[in-house]
Amino acid sequence: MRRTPVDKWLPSGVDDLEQAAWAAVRAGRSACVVAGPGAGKTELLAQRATFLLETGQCRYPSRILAISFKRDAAENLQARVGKRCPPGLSRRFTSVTFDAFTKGLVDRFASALPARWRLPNGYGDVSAIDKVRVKGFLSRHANSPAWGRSIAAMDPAAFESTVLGQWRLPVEQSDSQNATEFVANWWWFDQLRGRGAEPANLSFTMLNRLAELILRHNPLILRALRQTYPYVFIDECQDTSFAQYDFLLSVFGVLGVCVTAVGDEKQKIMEWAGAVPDVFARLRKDFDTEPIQLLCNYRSSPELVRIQHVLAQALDSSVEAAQSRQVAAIDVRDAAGIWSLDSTQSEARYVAEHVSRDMARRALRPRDYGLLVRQRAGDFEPLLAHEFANVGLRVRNEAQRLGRTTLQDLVIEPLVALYLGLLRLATRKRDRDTWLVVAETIRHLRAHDPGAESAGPVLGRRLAAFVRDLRTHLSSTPVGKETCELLLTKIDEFVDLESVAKAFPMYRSADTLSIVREAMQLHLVRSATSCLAWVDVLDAFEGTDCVPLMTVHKSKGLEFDTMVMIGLDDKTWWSYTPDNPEGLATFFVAVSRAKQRVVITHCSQRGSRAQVAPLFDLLRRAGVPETDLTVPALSGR
Ligand SMILES: Nc1ncnc2c1ncn2[C@@H]1O[C@H](COP(=O)(O)OP(=O)(O)OP(=O)(O)O)[C@@H](O)[C@H]1O
Repeated sequence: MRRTPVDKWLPSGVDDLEQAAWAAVRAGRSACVVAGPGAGKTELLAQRATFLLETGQCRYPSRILAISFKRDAAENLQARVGKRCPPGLSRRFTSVTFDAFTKGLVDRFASALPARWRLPNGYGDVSAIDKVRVKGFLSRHANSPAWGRSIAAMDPAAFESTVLGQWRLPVEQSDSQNATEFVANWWWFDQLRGRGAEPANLSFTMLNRLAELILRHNPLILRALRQTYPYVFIDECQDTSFAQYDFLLSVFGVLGVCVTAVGDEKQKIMEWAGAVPDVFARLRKDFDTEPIQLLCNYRSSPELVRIQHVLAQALDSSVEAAQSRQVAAIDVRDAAGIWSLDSTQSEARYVAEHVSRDMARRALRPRDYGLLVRQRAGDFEPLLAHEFANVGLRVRNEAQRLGRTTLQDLVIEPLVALYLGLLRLATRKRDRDTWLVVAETIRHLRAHDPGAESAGPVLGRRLAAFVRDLRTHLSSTPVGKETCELLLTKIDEFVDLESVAKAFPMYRSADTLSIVREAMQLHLVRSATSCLAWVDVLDAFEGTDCVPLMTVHKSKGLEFDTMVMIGLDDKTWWSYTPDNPEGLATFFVAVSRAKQRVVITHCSQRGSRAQVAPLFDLLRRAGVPETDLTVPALSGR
């Protein structure tokens, strides 16, 4: 493939980049890009990957490793790079979550662990460490003569992130030098050795520590990894945990690896889960990163950027105002508002009626709206779904659990994209774009199967024959639970799940693939309820005509024309306290998801507004008007 000279390279998919973004894309050394919401941080990583691959700075066969914290962020970045550069190059871009990456290392190289840390019976389902269990464990050791008092003072909630997360596993057994080492040693002993013939009981933090140890203990594996990935990206670096930071430092904190980190301190909403407090300063010191600041906002209208700035200043008084690069599509007076209602039912009804009218007036789609809640989206779902149904719209709780995953995580899975693509091809004709994507994925799968035919024309004919077969099958099969299961089994046989596991790094550990396959079946069966035609089942599966409902945490990285935050009150925001910036950061994340309009509802039936008064004060200071809809005539009763 011909290389593009560095001075001739231009970004693709966007018209231009702001000047500082150009510097970050072309940077010849590690850089830390700090920028507010909508500044194009994710886009910048996609452009930098394209630049490095197209200009040959990242030389074949080296690859770029992009680490994100959430599955959807990792998939989003992979997809953006896929759109920006040709497949031959984008295949050398690996976008994974931190957890998947470290777990993958343990799964591949567990036998290279030092004897003391081996996993003779493997490990069971990976789950977060239960605080109650930690409490019991700490109290059992609180009578230790040497460290008892320090152990008794430990916070069980921070045990996993700060005690286990900060402790590098020693290669050899050694005496504990302090309370942290003492309890960490015992915890590991209990989970690894104290379980007899049972598999070890590990969390992702513990897998991270094992992965770090494998690499530190095996210089050949470490060298191979660094040679494979001379470029490492870290998205949303403000959410990096202690263990993750230490892993990065141990593995990639050397000359020869160029790290590009992007993030926004003001969107830091994972501190409760153990995010490193001063990650930007640490990166600067440990990785010698060049600091780069972006000042544009490509997402939100000028009025919304102005409002966001008032909130941003409350988080960081020195923050510079961003410049909106988005055109306002609605009257500035409608850009933001607080709606005050008296009952949850009138709230749901008013929001539903507003969305329905606005959608018709502005020719928008259901997915242009986002209904955000602080937490427990399932509690809000029934009433919202009911009132939206009354205006002919469907609400979908994106956070709903499907087996061992959630809907939001499921729908961005490459396996789901492949199955859905095949089903779409079987239900509609001449869908060239879907054909190209499916054909490329099948080609990629067959390339990992030594026994399979991978020549283009043969593959194309086989795919076409399978799609024809699937079409005949669908036209003669009624929609139902058993037929959904049968349909997926038919596709399993064609796709060959074994080659999926080989071709996609994220499916290398067997349980990931089975989690996705199981959830896909559950969701297909659920989508088939009350549908008569397969095409409607697929629409319901994708949720194309549904208004998404999710928690603020799950909305990170997403954007909507209109963001409606349901319920700003003391009950919904019970964990908010004015002295903890995380609550304000969460609020800031929600507000900054909107491109054109922000609506915040307060319902007196749900809760008062004493504790959350500072958030209302900020909105007032930003000039966001409040409308009292408790008057019957206004709330449409
Ligand atoms: N240079 C650009 N030109 C035009 N549009 C852009 C550019 N960069 C980003 N965008 C668009 O702006 C929006 C926000 O970009 P992106 O998601 O990369 O921002 P972000 O900084 O990662 O946001 P956040 O931190 O708020 O999630 C997206 O719709 C993206 O397509």
